[in-house]
Amino acid sequence: MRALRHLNKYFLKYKFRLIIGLIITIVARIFTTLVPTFVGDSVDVVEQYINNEITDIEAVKSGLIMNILFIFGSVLISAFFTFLMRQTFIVVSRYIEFDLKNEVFQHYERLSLNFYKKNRTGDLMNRISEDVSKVRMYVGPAFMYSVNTITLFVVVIGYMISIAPELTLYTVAPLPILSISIYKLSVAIHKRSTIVQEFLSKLTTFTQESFSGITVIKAYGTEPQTQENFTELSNVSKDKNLDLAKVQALFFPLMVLLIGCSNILVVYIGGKQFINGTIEELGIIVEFIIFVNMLTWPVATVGWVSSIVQQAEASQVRINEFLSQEPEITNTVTENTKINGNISFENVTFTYDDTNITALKNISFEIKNGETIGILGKTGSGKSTILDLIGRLYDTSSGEIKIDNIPLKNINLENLRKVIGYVPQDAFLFSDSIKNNIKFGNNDATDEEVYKAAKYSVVHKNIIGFSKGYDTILGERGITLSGGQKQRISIARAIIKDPAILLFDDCLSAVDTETEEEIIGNLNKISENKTTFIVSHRVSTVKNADKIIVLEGGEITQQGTHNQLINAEGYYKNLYLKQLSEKEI
Ligand SMILES: Nc1ncnc2c1ncn2[C@@H]1O[C@H](COP(=O)(O)OP(=O)(O)OP(=O)(O)O)[C@@H](O)[C@H]1O
Repeated sequence: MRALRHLNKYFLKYKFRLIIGLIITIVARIFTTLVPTFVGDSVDVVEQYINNEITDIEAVKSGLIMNILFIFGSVLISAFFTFLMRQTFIVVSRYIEFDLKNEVFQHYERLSLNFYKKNRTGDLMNRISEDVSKVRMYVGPAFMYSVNTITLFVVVIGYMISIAPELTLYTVAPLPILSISIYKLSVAIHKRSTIVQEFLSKLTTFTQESFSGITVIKAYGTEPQTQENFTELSNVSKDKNLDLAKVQALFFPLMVLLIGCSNILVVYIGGKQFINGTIEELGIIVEFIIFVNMLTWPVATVGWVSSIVQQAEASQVRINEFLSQEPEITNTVTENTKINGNISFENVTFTYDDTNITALKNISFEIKNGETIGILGKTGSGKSTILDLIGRLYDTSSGEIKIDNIPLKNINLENLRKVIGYVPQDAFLFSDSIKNNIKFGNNDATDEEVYKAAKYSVVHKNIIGFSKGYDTILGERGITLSGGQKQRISIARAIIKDPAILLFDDCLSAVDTETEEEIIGNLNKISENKTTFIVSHRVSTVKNADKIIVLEGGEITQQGTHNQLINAEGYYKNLYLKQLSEKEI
């Protein structure tokens, strides 16, 4: 139960609703308990008439009618309060579920990239959906049934003892057996349903991957093999479902069997006590039979609730494991930092701690506000890593990155991220309209500003070519864009932000050279007062930059302007000559 203590703050938050729920439950259960007493009373009236203790049939009739009206009234009131009980407890559990989901989501967002590399997306999603749902079962149904069971027990058993203490003892004796059996059964059901869930998620992943990769499957003609794999997986899944169904099928028969035993005991012991005069009225036996049936479900829920609490505890442990992780990159500066964009790298070395790859070795360079720097180099030479370090997605292992002569760690992180317009290597667009994807860079942008940004990134004509223009929905249910179109929309998103620092990570690779030239020309216009980093594999993309650096194996092997570099022997000149001859071909 230690992990579940995390939820106490939510119980405190909703304490008034919970107290009201408790009062409502007590009222509901008191009225439930009245029903058997009126039934018992009716049996007593009939018994007295049979034994000639009452002779006036009209008095019997009116007595019975009164009882029927009381029973009806009690049932109505009890049903109404039971409805209110669910309304309070279950509603509170939904509020807590909502709060907890938000807490987990907000925490995920704070965590650094390393966290996302170490944990699979499916796992993150499971903890925020499946695990939170299991915890809700604890704060909702489990809590409600516990309160309900305790109140019912206190009210009913108290009343039963007051009228027939010995019979009460015999009647409730089988109930703990019911509770324990249901608990064991619930644990078995839980184990098997976890396995069923696992297979369900395997099936879902398999199906999702198969249809996402349908082009590859069709191109390679592997449909039969895929079908075979699916059948194999779904067969195992079916067997696991059957295993679960077998244990689930035991649930109600077991309950009926144990209720039956209690009823037999009441009739047998109660009958004997009536015969020997310990119990004076037959109505008591009838009342007890109704009480036993009334207690069965709450007793069964004791076992069920224990298994819910166990599952919730396990889920909360998993949730707490993530909640207890602290982001590696944190903002330690509260006051705002004004950023102009003069950036310097001073002997920067960076090693990815998961792969232990030293991506950057002793890198030093400087770039002034308004300048453009081109970064060239083979794949894996560390180009993207430089951009990631500027945005503080990672912190350097040694050396210092400074902006306007202030070490990155002393700059307000929010301010830093606000002045950066980043275009990643793999353009990521949300399943939303093109307009909203561009406005992601600046939510307050007007339509005119959206069109302007799209024109700068030379994608406006493509967009207005779609029947729904800027309102075209992208993603799975929408249109599929070409690689070059995605890249250009992603560039528009950075441009619309009008940031002081622009980071372009090889984001023109899928664009033809003519369009590329047009975009670069436009970028030159808009980046006059911005610091721009352009990572590329093409000389044509970086040739106009104020400074170009060439990376090899994480080290700067060449730096200078285009003219300086084509006149020096090395990687840049070779690449230039190669790409020049390709262009001529
Ligand atoms: N997130 C990461 N975790 C661990 N290692 C990484 C990560 N990203 C990159 N690396 C490693 O760091 C090195 C530099 O990678 P980086 O992405 O900076 O190269 P790059 O020059 O941008 O390559 P490309 O031109 O292919 O994009 C590579 O060896 C790569 O395997």
